[in-house]
Amino acid sequence: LSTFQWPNPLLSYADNQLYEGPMNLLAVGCPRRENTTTSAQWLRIAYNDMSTHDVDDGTGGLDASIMYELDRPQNVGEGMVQSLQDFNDLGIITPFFGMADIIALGAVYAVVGCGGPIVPYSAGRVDATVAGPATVPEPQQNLTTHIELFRQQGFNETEMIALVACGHTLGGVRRVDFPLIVTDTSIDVDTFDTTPAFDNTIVSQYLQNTTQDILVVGPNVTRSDLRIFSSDGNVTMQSLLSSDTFSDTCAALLQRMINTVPSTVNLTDPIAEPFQYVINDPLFSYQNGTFNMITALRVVSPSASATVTLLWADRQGNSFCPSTGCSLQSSSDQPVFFSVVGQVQGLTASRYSFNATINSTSSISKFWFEINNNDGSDPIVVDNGGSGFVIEQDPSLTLFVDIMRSELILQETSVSFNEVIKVVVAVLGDAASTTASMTAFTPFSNATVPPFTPTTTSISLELDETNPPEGGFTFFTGNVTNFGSVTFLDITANVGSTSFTVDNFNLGTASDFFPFIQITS
Ligand code: HEM
Repeated sequence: LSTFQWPNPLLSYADNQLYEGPMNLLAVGCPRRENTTTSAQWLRIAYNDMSTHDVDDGTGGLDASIMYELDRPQNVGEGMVQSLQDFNDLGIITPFFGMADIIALGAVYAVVGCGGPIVPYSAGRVDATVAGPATVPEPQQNLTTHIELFRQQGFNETEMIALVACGHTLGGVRRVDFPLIVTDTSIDVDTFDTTPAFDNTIVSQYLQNTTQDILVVGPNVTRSDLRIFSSDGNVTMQSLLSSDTFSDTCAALLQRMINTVPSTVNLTDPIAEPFQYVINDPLFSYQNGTFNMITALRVVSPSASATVTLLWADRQGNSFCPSTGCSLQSSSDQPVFFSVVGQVQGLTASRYSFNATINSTSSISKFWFEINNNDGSDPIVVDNGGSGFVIEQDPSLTLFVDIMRSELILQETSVSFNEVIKVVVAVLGDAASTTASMTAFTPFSNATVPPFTPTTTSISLELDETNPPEGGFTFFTGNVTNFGSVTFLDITANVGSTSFTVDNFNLGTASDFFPFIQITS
């Protein structure tokens, strides 16, 4: 398995969405939706969004510009809007992982969820803010036009044939949207082949002349699949009769498809398997001369007898161990529920949790782990490639969301209940010369139709009366009222003329650790 160098917020978020994310629930088992499948809709939107790419000038590609292109005939279909609605409702957009990354992730889940191969996933796409060119192929266009459109997208003729087969193994053509193609009024969605699965039935039925693909056997002008599939005398289609070849070819082409992005965009290395070890970003609280640090380590395929120890070095970076200790065994371990992507790889994992008490004077400069399999073998040291997981005093212990002082508050009256997150921010500095502010990121768009774009709002931070200054820290507080919808915070503190910032603090994850307060009136 591959190793992960912390910190890398984009890569760890991508791993998390791929192996533990909520998208799994919508894709696992290839669920049906209105005579097609959710997966078919997700795969089609990924292709249509990518279709704006132009290899000649490096513009366009999978950039979520589809959100601004839905009024075009080439993008008709309820599946487009439904897919974007799915992605918006998941609430997984972050300041660094936008709709384009989610459309690409949707394609990966779509394929594997319907029994297809794992398409290695990379993140880092950039969302467009305007429409791209109208370059999605349409069924009534001739072969020459299609060859040229695929060339512009970066695919040669053989690749075009295979990519269309890989796409049209899922779903079909909707009569309401294409009444001139689907003329049989008893059919809502005319599926391309007889199986909803991601398999090569589309190929075998075409070669056996038993295909029901309406873009092969339908009205002459719109037989685009026939023109494409037969364009090389069926040589490519013959090769795809081997299900291994079909699977490998589709995985490679679909990976290229979702990685087709403007030339200015840099994607992460592909994630083909979960990282062997990933940590939960450490969270802190300060009280009575001690820091509490909460973190966790996910271990893929741990030994059943394994025990995991957290160790840390003090502020000076040496091994001076205060009487309060500098190592700790995990307080609990939980099996990780892997998504279908991890399950088909036959992998399991556990997450080992830690809540360390750290003397605030000697403090902490880095931490690492030891995994002891308790079988006589040497412990495995997980130290982030040798450097340890480094905690910089500034900003990590100068400005942080204090997770024990923050609160999840449920206010209940006889007629309503209201949930509020009280965020408490600790700043190393005296109250007289310190100010703080934060902005909150909400992934959910209130729009009823695309484009769905996230919003940010400013939330003022005031001196917290209930948490008076202590140990050099001043505490500020602000309320997040739209509970559950704010997922990330950017926080700034000014101490005298020095400015500290914490960007992309994951409030969604951290608030799981906030004390829960119920107020009934
Ligand atoms: C010349 C190229 C292509 C043409 C003309 C074409 C045309 C179409 C049309 C007209 C539909 C029906 C859409 C609807 O009724 O909602 C469709 C569906 C679909 N297409 Fe294509 N397509 C092409 C290439 C591709 C490629 C390369 C992929 C992906 C790799 C793809 C994936 C899909 C999928 C998954 C569906 C089913 C959608 C659903 O059931 O909701 N298509 N295509």
